[in-house]
Amino acid sequence: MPEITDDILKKVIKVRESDSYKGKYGRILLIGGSENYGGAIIMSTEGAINSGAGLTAVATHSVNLTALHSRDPEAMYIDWRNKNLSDLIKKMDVIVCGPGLGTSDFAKGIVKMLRDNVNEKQTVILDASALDLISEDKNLMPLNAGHIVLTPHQMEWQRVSQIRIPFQDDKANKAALKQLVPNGNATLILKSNRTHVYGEDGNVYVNTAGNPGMATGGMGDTLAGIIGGFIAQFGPSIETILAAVYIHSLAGDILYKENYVVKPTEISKLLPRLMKKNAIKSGK
Ligand SMILES: NC(=O)C1=CN([C@@H]2O[C@H](COP(=O)(O)OP(=O)(O)OC[C@H]3O[C@@H](n4cnc5c(N)ncnc54)[C@H](OP(=O)(O)O)[C@@H]3O)[C@@H](O)[C@H]2O)[C@@H](O)CC1
Ligand SMILES: Nc1ncnc2c1ncn2[C@@H]1O[C@H](COP(=O)(O)OP(=O)(O)O)[C@@H](O)[C@H]1O
Ligand SMILES: [Mg+2]
Repeated sequence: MPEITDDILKKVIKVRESDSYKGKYGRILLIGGSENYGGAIIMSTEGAINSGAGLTAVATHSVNLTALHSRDPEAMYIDWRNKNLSDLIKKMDVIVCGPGLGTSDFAKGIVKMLRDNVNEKQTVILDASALDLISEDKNLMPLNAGHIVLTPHQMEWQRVSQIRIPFQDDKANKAALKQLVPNGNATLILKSNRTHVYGEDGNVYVNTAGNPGMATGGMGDTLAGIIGGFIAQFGPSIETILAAVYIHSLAGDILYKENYVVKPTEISKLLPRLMKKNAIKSGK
């Protein structure tokens, strides 16, 4: 089984061209953050911004606006009740949906709106509550997206796939993924202490980095944002996704050397320097 190791970063992270601008690094929209879970969408947003997304927008409950902007003024904001959200969805390259979204009827309506407005040029990353909602109604899967990335932890995957955690082996997981997204345009990132990535290419990749200091609320929210930020810049290939999974854990390992607990927001903080260190000049 292929392992995800250090060399993936140098394959994916490019030195930026001098004549580039923010539009070259992708537009990303993150949707989530109910009244109780604003932190989740803020952590996801920090993952996206700090991993280099060109333009970042956040659709969330209005109660989160002040906290979001005081931490991340780089992010644009739209109240998730705003009717223009469907138009904004259409303009994005990447959409992350689910961190802190909750499973209310309103949240279900948001996932439905997402499904009805995405197109084949876009990548949708589904995390947390979005997966829980889909587990209740499989018709919510945004099958018109060009690429779908699912990022469940084991219990979320149990809910979506109906495979109980002890029985989540590669064969069963692949079959369930195919059933959920029959056109094969889906990547499954099954998170655990040894995260497995099921690529559109049929391969299963195992993450070799990560540590128990990372067992902290918000760690997965941050990962979803990083995956979004990487896809926005480097495109939706399996290499991009593997690099995002790896750099999240690598940052965690660096912090864990000197910290008992690894805070998700500290991972995001470390990303710009880690990316700089691993960036290669194109053509080399
Ligand atoms: N700061 C914020 O705003 C934050 C907001 N958040 C938001 O909260 C919402 C709910 O998401 P969630 O992940 O917290 O809850 P849920 O889906 O019920 O999973 C927990 C259940 O699954 C079980 N379990 C088994 N295996 C597991 C595994 N490997 N990893 C994890 N769990 C595992 C576990 O078992 P137990 O611990 O009971 O043994 C328990 O029964 C969602 O919108 C999310 O974005 C969070 O992101 C945190 C930061
Ligand atoms: N013991 C561990 N070793 C390595 N990685 C871990 C460990 N515990 C958690 N993680 C990582 O932390 C993240 C947890 O995701 P998730 O459960 O969705 O968190 P949250 O929903 O609180 O943001 C995953 O990327 C997972 O791989
Ligand atoms: Mg999560």
